[in-house]
Amino acid sequence: MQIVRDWRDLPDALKGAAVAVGAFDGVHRGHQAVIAEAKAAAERLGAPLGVVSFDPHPRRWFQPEAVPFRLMTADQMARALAPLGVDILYLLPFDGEMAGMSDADFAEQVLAQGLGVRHAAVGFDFTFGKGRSGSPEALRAYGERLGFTVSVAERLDDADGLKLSSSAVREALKAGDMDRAAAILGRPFAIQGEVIHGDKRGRTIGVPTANVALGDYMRPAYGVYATRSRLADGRVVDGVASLGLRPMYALESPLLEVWLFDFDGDLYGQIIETELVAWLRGEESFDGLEALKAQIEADAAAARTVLAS
Ligand SMILES: Cc1cc2nc3c(=O)[nH]c(=O)nc-3n(C[C@H](O)[C@H](O)[C@H](O)COP(=O)(O)O)c2cc1C
Ligand SMILES: Nc1ncnc2c1ncn2[C@@H]1O[C@H](COP(=O)(O)OP(=O)(O)O)[C@@H](O)[C@H]1O
Repeated sequence: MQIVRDWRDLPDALKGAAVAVGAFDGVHRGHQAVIAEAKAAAERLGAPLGVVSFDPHPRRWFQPEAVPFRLMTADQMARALAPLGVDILYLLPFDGEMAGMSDADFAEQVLAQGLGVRHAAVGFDFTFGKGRSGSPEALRAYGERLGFTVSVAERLDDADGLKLSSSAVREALKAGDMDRAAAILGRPFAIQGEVIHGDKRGRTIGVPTANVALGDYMRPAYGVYATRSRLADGRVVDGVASLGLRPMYALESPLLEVWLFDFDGDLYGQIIETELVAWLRGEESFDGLEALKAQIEADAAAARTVLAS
């Protein structure tokens, strides 16, 4: 899969795709249905399959001070899209120029002239263009004029009639309901980032932890999780992690601290990806480091049980 970060002056090989258009934060099962519509069109037309998304996320541009909300990094998005058969991921810069475009300008300048799309698939509630003026119907009308077809994916609900959405994933994560988050996403929620240095206290109690800053990720329920980490060399290692502000040794911004089972090695500077498989308990204060260590041993045993099932 190729990642393309501009829509201007593209070579012919990167134009003419059937694309799905959206923010697609999480690439959840609702998003996957939109991409499946684009894939059907790509096969019909003999065109490459593309996804048109934005980096940074449009909401970050409009609300620079908003609390962190992302469900994935661009790298995770690319890895979620590859198995869906996506050939080209257009991660268009969302800047003042993009934000200022009318719906008609976006359809004409970006989709038609820039990317030369032959088909665009969107979700039933897709909006685009300055002031969110564009609807799927408007896109269909622009497409007729500009020479691309449009398909609109229907709303997908869960068994209780709730819309599958990025917001529903965020609510589940806030509540520590990792099973529900994973059911909507179609995969466990995972945090990817570089292992940074901490206070070096962990190793003194026999619990070294690989620390990853949460950055722009939304904050899931704070507390202790059963985890599964993918290391830079591809190894997958079970573990137990603390996520949050650590009341006993207070942090200024939340960390994910993963103790990898049966592992010994230097991870500093590595990019690791850690699935939060199950939330085990909330953050607590204990009466000293020995009491904390005893609780961490109990957490590790609980995590091993969860991960074995
Ligand atoms: C499984 C696990 C559970 C933890 N639970 C708590 C907790 O309840 N309260 C707390 O303040 N810190 C908790 N911690 C964080 C430890 O305080 C922290 O990892 C330790 O002090 C090492 O810090 P360092 O990596 O900066 O050296 C937990 C850590 C792990 C791995
Ligand atoms: N089983 C393990 N799980 C996590 N990290 C480990 C493990 N074994 C060794 N390490 C290394 O130890 C470091 C964490 O040690 P620690 O004393 O907690 O220091 P820090 O405060 O910098 O996190 C990790 O970043 C990693 O390089």
